[in-house]
Amino acid sequence: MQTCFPKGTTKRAFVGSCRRRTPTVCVRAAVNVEQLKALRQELFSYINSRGCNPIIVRLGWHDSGTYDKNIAEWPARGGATGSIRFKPEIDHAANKGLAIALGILGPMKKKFPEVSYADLFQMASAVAVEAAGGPKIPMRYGRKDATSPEQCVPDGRLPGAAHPFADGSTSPAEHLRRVFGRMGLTDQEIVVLSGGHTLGRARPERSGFGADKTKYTDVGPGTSSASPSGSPDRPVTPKPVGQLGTSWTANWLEFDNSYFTEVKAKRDADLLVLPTDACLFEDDGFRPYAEKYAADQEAFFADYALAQQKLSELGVEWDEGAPVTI
Ligand code: HEM
Repeated sequence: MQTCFPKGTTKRAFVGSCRRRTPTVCVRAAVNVEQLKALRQELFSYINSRGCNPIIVRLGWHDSGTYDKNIAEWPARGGATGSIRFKPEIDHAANKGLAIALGILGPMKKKFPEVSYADLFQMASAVAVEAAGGPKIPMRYGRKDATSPEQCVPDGRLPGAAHPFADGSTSPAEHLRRVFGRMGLTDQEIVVLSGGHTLGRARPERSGFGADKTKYTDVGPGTSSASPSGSPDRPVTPKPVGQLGTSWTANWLEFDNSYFTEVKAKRDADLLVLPTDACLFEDDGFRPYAEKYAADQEAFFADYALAQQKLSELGVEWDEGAPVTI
């Protein structure tokens, strides 16, 4: 069987015509590596220039974090399928505000149509972490997309941050173990991934947490306070209007281990500590990891990179020829 397909692509089943004389099967790109590379480049410049890193990271996590290891069928099992782009999923309470992130990434999908939504969301999140000074995530690509609203996961798979927990958990630690355990993730992975809150803010109008503004989000360090962080059409000057929220860290556009040092110290009422954050230093199973990451940023980065890669592949059905690295 002879195949022909352009450089930079991997093959999949017969589609379309081939000019060669002999082939019985001609293949077309399942995973377009050139488009993936170009998209990555574009995401870097866009995310860097707009400071929308936090909401992009949250979008990737909320697409993949719906995975249920007890369900065999794809895409009913959830995970990184791109289903968050559809109603009703984007309208789930936990996803409030994330339509803004879809708006940011929509034009990228138009420009690089052969990249799946699922790949786009996970790539954008990895780039957002790296562009904020975090580790390079060892990403792989070729995720299949959920294709219709009927394939959305039911509401309620993502974690709550405080009592009362929808699953009846009596403590934040129990709730985190139930939710992340359903994804097949461990105590260590729960703790290290919570470090994603080194970026971003909570706003009352979205999650019900946080304040209208704090000294860090109102007149924050560097250009942080001017960042649209999810409101791409807002001019950088004058200062954004509306709720600016409460951040977990002083520089909430920089990816470092300050989430752990701040949650541990609880030094400032202007920084957020949700019950699910606080429990990382209170629970016997979580504490050793939280202490380690507070003390050692390198260890945090190394473990975070692996955990985000795993998160980005939860529930994934790979296209033929995938996964690929770029
Ligand atoms: C451990 C369980 C988790 C809970 C209970 C939780 C809860 C929350 C809440 C309540 C917000 C505020 C949303 C808003 O008001 O806009 C938030 C924001 C955020 N979360 Fe989480 N989260 C969890 C895990 C994670 C994970 C695993 C990641 C990434 C690896 C992550 C990344 C983010 C980011 C980056 C933001 C800021 C979004 C922005 O500024 O627009 N979270 N989270």
